[in-house]
Formats: sequence, C-alpha cells, structure tokens
Amino acid sequence: MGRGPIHGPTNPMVTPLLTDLYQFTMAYAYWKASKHNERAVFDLYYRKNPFGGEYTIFAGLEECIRLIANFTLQDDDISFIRESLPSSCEDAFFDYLKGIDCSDVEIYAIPEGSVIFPKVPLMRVEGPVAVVQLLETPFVNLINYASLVATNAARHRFVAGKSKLLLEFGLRRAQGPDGGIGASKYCYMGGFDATSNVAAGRLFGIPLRGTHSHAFVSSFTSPDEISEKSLNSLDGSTLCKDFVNQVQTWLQKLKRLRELGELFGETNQSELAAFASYALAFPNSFLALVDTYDVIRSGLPNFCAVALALNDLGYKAMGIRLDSGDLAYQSCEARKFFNVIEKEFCIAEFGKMSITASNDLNEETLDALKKQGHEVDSFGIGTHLVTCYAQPALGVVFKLVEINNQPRIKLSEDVTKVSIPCKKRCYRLYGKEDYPLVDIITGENEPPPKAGERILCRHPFTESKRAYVVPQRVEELLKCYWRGSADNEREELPPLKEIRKRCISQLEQMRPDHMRRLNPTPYKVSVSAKLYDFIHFLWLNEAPVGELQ
Ligand SMILES: Nc1ncnc2c1ncn2[C@@H]1O[C@H](COP(=O)(O)OP(=O)(O)OP(=O)(O)O)[C@@H](O)[C@H]1O
Ligand SMILES: O=P(O)(O)OC[C@H]1O[C@H](OP(=O)(O)OP(=O)(O)O)[C@H](O)[C@@H]1O
Ligand SMILES: O=C(O)c1cccnc1
Ligand SMILES: [Mg+2]
Repeated sequence: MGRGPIHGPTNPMVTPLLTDLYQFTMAYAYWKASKHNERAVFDLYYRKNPFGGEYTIFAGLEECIRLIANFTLQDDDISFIRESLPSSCEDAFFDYLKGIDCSDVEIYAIPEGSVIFPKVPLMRVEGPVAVVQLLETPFVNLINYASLVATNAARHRFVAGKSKLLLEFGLRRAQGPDGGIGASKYCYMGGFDATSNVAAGRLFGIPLRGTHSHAFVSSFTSPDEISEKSLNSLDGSTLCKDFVNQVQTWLQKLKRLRELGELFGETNQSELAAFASYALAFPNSFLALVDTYDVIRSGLPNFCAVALALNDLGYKAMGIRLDSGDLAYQSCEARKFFNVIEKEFCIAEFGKMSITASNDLNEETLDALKKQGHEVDSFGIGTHLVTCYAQPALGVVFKLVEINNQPRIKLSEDVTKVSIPCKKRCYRLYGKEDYPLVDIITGENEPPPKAGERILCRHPFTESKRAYVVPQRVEELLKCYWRGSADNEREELPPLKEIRKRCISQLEQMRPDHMRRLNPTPYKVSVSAKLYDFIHFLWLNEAPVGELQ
C-alpha cells in the first residue's frame, strides 16, 4: 500500500461522457425519485471464457481507476447532456451532475493480470446508485477488450512455448488507434515480449522490436545504386573500402560449396543490394527479410553473403525473417544453411542465427508448426492477435446485486444469466501442489474459508454439484483499489511489468488440464452453502408462480 497521484485515462476520449445515454437517463430518474444517493453495489463479471478455453486474464483495471480518480463533469459536458435529455428535465438535476465525483465510491477488484473465471466478480463497485450507474458502460468497455486481447496473447504464448520470442505486429490491422495501443499494452501483459508500436513503447515502456518490409528490398534495383560502400570494422582497426565487393566475393564462395552450391545459381542482385545497404546502415544488428523473391534460391544465400562479410569485420548478424510460404520447411532449410556455413567456415554460432516468422499467424498455425517441427526462434503476430479474430468480444456485464443493504437478483430463462445477489467476498482455494482448486464466493459477512478447514463448495445453480474442499492455502481475491477520499487504504497500481509478471506466474500455476487447447477441464467456481441457500430463497421470492390453464 502506498499512494502516488492517479493520472487520467491513457486515452483522453475516456471521460464521463463515454457512456450510454441510458445511464444519464436513469441518473435523472433516480434523482427525480430521490433515489440517487441510495447505496448500491454492482458486480462486474463475465459469463463464459473466450476462444473455447477455460480461463481469462483480467485486464483494464488501472484504466478504470484512472477514470474514477478524475471523474467530474465539465460545464460543457453538462450543457451537452442537457441538450440530449428531454427538455422537461429539471434544472436542479444539472446542478447535481455538476457536483458529482467518485469520492463516495468504493471499488474492490481482483488484481490486474490475474487468471479469472466466469461468474466471479472481478470488480465490486459500491456507491451512490446514480454515480455507479454512470460507470457501467466505461468500465465494461475498458475491461472487455483489454481482458480479451490479454487472454488471446496468453493463449498464443501457451502454444508457442516459453522459449520463443513473441512480437506483436498488429498496429496496422487493429481496430483504430485505441485498439492498436490497447493491443500492444495488453498483449505485453499477456506474455508477449515486445511490440512494433512506437507510441506504445513510449507510453508504457514496452520493448520495441522490428525488422524491415518488402518495400525496402524492392526499392533497390542494382548494387550499383550503393554510393557509399565503405564500412569500418567493429573495433575500428580496419576500413573495408568496398563492402559490396566483399559481399560478392562471399556469394561466389558460397556458390562453390558443394552442399549449398546445388541449391542456388544466380541470386537476385537487387535483393543483394538491399541487404548490403541495410547492413551498412545497421552493421551491429543486421536482420533481413528473405522472402521477397525466393527464399532458398536468393534470400538465404544473399543474407549469408552479407552476414559473412560483416563477420570479417567483427560484426555478428542477427538473422532473417520469413513472411510467406511454408514457414516450418523454410525455417528448417534456413537452419541447415546456417549450420553448413558454421561448419565449413568455422564461424562459431553462425548456426544459431535467429529466424523470425510472420504471415497471418494464429494459435492454429503456431500449433501446426510445432507439430511439424520448425526452427523459428521468434514469431511476429498481427491481425489474428490484435483483432481477436477468433472471438470479437468478451461478454463482460455489470449487475446490481444490492441496494440499501437489500440483496437484488436478476432472473433469466437462461440459468447462466441469473445474477448472484448480495455484496460478496471471493476466495481462491489452493490444493496440495499449490494448484488453484476452486474459487468460492461468500456473503460479505460470512467467516472466510481457512487453510486446513473443510468447506462445502456448491455450484451456484445446480443442486447436485457440490464438493468438500480442504484448502492448503486461501487467497482473498477482491482487494480495495478505490475508497474515495480514504486514499491510504487502497492498493497501489503496479507498473505494467509487474502486472505482466503476475500474469505469467499465475498462468504457470494453473493445472495443465485447465490450460490445454482441446477440451480443457472447466475450473470450478462455487458459492458457500449459505449463499447458495440465499440465492435460491431470493429466486423463489422474486419469480412469479405461473398458472396453467
Ligand atoms: N508449415 C505450415 N503449416 C501450417 N500453416 C502454415 C505453415 N507455414 C505457413 N503457414 C500458414 O499458411 C498460410 C499461408 O498463407 P498463403 O496461402 O496466403 O500464402 P503466402 O505464403 O502468404 O503467399 P504469398 O506468397 O502470396 O504471400 C499463412 O497463414 C501461414 O501462417
Ligand atoms: O500477418 P500478420 O499476423 O497480420 O502480421 C503482420 C504482417 O504485416 C506485415 O505485412 P503485411 O501483412 O502488411 O503485408 P503482406 O500481407 O504483404 O505480408 C508483415 O510482413 C506481416 O506479414
Ligand atoms: O518489424 C516488422 O517486421 C513488422 C512490423 C509490423 C508489421 N509487420 C512487420
Ligand atoms: Mg501479411
């Protein structure tokens, strides 16, 4: 605990007006009925895990707290709301709106970056009903995509494996600028290593990475184009006057190698010019996109000739990027190529040259590549990752669960849509090997579960589903992130890197059968016996009895 100032939301479009009209309409009706200051508790949760999986990553909390920490309506906001509501709305309401802020709001939430499950309140928002009602839309908006894309990133990481470098390349394909910035932030949180998005690098301190595009390669027509051909060696001791010539010499040597010479004849000279030119610009970090013309017959030999010329001067090339064709096959061929050179010319580590792959990658293609066997070290992933191509939204909802200490329930024909009433607490119960076993939701005033003590965990709606659990460890999930003016009682908002660490370690802690892609085991979310009884009492109380005729 410890508190610095809370800045406004990252996106300046996130203001109290970024809400649905009906929130203001209801605020007026609450006010008109003198109900606006009634103390309400809302739960923010979701009902079903995305991407056919059994887990989700909770993201977007910090932006919610930034919104409420700076939540006031300006005069011009109020004028606009006045114009947008019926003219019969009384002036005094707008005076009331002028004075509202979140100093009387209390937010308990699961820490950002946590692994979460359906039905468990991710945020419990308490305060004057009219104010909290206004928060519904922006909160759901801020959590929905953030959690969805963080989960998508975590799933891509799961398939790629821990040892691969994962680069987020999605900005150009993201849903607008906010989608792009959000994708970069939350993919990093979900376990990506870096982004190509410069603005996100600056805003959030995410490592920036990138290669070059086909345009750079095709912009060259011949090696004669390169006017400045000299390159100093790494230690500055020698000057190579004609680096391009050195590259050509190496290309001829490669052609004479029995093991490689049969693979290629004349390589594309404009590509060679592009590579040599790129190496002259970045001798210390030379990486080339090798698929513009022909990976095996041109890109690879050209790259290797440049890398070998750099090696003569003490520089170590970084590697290649493949962006089309069969990425498994080509990466294996490239690795063979590099290994032959390492052996033939006794160049230590040449075989370890980094191979980056991109081109419409997603969970399925990553999985297919893994099954086939590949030599890719690093994946650049854009469209499928940031647009959440496989599932466009996470169904986050915000439901009233208590008002003036009166528990409330929302009924539905569809039992999965019945809300769990009451102001509640939530716990994660850990088993023998420190795997999370079950989440349990209790009433606010129930005694907490204790390590070593047996507790009955009940499915919230299905009577027959219940289990006794003796937890080895109990973790309370909802922590205070906002208590109005009582500033010293809230959790500090951790830096992005720490949230990412939390996310990665929580994912590693999950039992593998909950994580697998095919038919994962659902994680159990339960309620206490007391809360179960209460839900069903309230359900019967609120549901009208039908009459058959
Ligand atoms: N070994 C592989 N196994 C499964 N999928 C692969 C493999 N290699 C590449 N892919 C995927 O197959 C698709 C190939 O795309 P596509 O058929 O459009 O060809 P392309 O290589 O992009 O062609 P182009 O030369 O026009 O760019 C991509 O989505 C890519 O991620
Ligand atoms: O494929 P994604 O997962 O979205 O990753 C990003 C893509 O963006 C770039 O090219 P771009 O797609 O703009 O051009 P291309 O279709 O010709 O490769 C890059 O070469 C990748 O292919
Ligand atoms: O740096 C790259 O290679 C890159 C960046 C964005 C999109 N595609 C590729
Ligand atoms: Mg592409």
